[in-house]
Amino acid sequence: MNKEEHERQVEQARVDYVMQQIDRQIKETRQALAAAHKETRAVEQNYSENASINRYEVDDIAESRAMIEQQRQLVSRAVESETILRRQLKTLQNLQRSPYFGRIDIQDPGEDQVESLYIGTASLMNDDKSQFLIYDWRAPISGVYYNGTLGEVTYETPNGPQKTTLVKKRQFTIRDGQITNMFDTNETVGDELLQAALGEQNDQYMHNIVATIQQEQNDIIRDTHSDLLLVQGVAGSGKTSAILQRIAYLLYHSRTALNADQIVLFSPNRLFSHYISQVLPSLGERNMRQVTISGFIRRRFEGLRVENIFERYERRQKASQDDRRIADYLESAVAMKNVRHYVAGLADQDLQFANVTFEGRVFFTAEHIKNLYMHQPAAMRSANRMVQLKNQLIRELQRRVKEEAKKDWVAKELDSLDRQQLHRLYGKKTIDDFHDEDEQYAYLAYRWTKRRLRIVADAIYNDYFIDLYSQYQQWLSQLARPTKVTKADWQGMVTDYSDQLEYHRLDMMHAATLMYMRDLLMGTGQNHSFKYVFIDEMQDYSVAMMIYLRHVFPSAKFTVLGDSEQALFKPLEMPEHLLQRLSKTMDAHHPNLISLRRSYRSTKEITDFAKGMLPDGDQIMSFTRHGERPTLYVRDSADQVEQTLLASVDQLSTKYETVAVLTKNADQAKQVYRQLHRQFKKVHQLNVNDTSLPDGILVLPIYLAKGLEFDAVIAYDVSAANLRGTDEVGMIYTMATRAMHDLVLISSGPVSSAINPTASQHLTIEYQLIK
Ligand SMILES: Nc1ncnc2c1ncn2[C@@H]1O[C@H](COP(=O)(O)OP(=O)(O)OP(=O)(O)O)[C@@H](O)[C@H]1O
Repeated sequence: MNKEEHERQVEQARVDYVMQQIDRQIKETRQALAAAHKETRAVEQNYSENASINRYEVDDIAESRAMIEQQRQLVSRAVESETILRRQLKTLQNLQRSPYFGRIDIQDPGEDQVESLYIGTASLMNDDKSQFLIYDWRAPISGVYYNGTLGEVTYETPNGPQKTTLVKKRQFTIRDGQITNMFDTNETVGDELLQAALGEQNDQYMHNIVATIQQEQNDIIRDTHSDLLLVQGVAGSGKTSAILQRIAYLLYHSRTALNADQIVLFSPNRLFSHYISQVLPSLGERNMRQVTISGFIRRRFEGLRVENIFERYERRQKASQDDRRIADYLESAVAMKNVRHYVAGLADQDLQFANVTFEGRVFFTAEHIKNLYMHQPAAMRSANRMVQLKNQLIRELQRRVKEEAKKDWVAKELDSLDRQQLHRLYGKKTIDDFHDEDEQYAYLAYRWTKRRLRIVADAIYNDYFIDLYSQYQQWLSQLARPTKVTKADWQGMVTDYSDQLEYHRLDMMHAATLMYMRDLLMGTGQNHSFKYVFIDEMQDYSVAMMIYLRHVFPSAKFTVLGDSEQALFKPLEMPEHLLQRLSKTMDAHHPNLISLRRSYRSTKEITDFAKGMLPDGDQIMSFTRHGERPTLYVRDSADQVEQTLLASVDQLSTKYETVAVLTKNADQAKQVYRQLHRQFKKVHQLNVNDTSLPDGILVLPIYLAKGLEFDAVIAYDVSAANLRGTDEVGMIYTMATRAMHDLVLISSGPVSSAINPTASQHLTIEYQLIK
């Protein structure tokens, strides 16, 4: 037996031993979980019985309250220990699939022994808890695995940097308890494993990458210092992967101070949320909160239909130069600054108060509210005056409830209540509790009126006494229009804004400034509980929106990811410049920029084509994984285009699980879908509201494919005529880089100039019709 084989046997024997340990611990944890579950059920039962007795019979006895509280704590402790066990079980099951992927041999200074440490997705100890069988990939020492080359290395620990000597680094692939691949390396993480990981077919969920994290990705993951971490990475460079591992890392290192609910990720679309949803659970962590920017805005404008970024994008494709300039201006840092100044300098008489109504009649007049406001000390900030005003209005409302209760409308409504409604209105009281009918009536009338007027209280809480939309219109009207925009076009925008409001609609370009104005005026809208905010695909966010998000999450550290080459909406910007600008607008004290230049997703052939389109494409390094050259079919009739589409889909779908046809917009996706679904069975057209990714043949507009990847992609209609008016390079680049293994481009007529001679060199171009 040669040395290599011997080593392998020794390693396999260790895997066998660790697998046995895992199996045993799984069994024990299962038993403990079953017992804990029983315990939870028992204490819950006890609690609910006692609590219900208490409510009806011994309501006021403090002693029993204390007992209930004690039992409530028992319940929550039982639930908690069950949750911990459940998590433990999940972690062990994850380890069972693949216990570890790395080994480092280190020799600490002054020691003559070399120590072997094994690294996996979670820590595992032996039975008597005397030894780590597996180290968590996030443990300080594991940093050596990702960062170090053989020799003396330094790694970060909570007590400062530590030195050690890295003697050996070994990588494994372990499937179902068997080592399928194993080798020693001096590289950070060898290409061989990465090759294997990247060569696999796509499925509907993203995988964790802990076994093959690259050095610069590791820097993103382990950065705990920056308050603004800007990651600029080319398509497929692992930005999304890196931040998900980063979240897992942060959760591991601040178990007590941070939980998943204090982290929010702004994701590009709902399909993406689904796509990444398994990464954290596969690392034994809970998912962070996720929201799309459209969802976030929607929640802040109840009753209004705010255009989403996709509609905005489609509208922008058709907009005139001037309209684009206006939108850019309203979404700029200058506009946000202007809002700040406007609110700070707003004179009392310019505040737009609104009537608060109840059932169509005016309950508080705007005039009255304004008067109350004017009587607040003028030296106070407007937001504080608003809080005082609200309190005053609520107090007035309480007085008015008593007055209103005596009115006829209340008597009438009480008369028409049925028995059940009346019964509920009595609350804890019964008829016997009243001395006479008058007292009883007064009680019921008061309660009924209070209930009915809750709507007024809500209006006060929700700031409806300020006519925000008129206020905003006033702001728009006093704003100096941008140079180059004609007066008529500017005026047109203001009119359009108010016309849209009539229909309860709002253009996206007003969203950030409007939300900002409301928050500054009313002193509301900020959320201090979030510690980390992640923004993916930041190139799709306006500067105004970034400033607004900073305002909303004042206590959070921001990690912002983007690739300006994939900007569907905006021109390119250099990363360093972007960092400078962002640091300033987002008020960052410790900004950091990490650039990722290596692209992992696509084959070398696809990446080479995609980077050929970019002026600074030579900065992108393709990962050496080979596949077919991408093909461009140029066709001159609609018939030929359709036939080519059908033939390509047919050919690719026999080879791959997922084939995506990516189009410029939703209309074209619909048209392609119509052509495909007659001939193919597993065809799905995806739209904004879809939340899951089936496999098969998918048809979707490019903006919904952001952040996603597919085995094969067909970029549908890359002709000059079709893409005119869009950022053609950004569009084709984004489409092409969604493909992992195969790429087909179809052009109906002359091809977009984005596919320049350099890019064309990497294509097989076919002008003939394929039969
Ligand atoms: N270190 C790695 N090991 C294994 N796979 C990796 C690694 N880094 C990236 N990948 C894979 O490369 C692909 C692209 O990664 P990811 O989606 O995170 O990139 P991205 O930069 O967010 O891409 P885009 O901006 O184009 O959406 C994914 O399939 C991911 O699993």
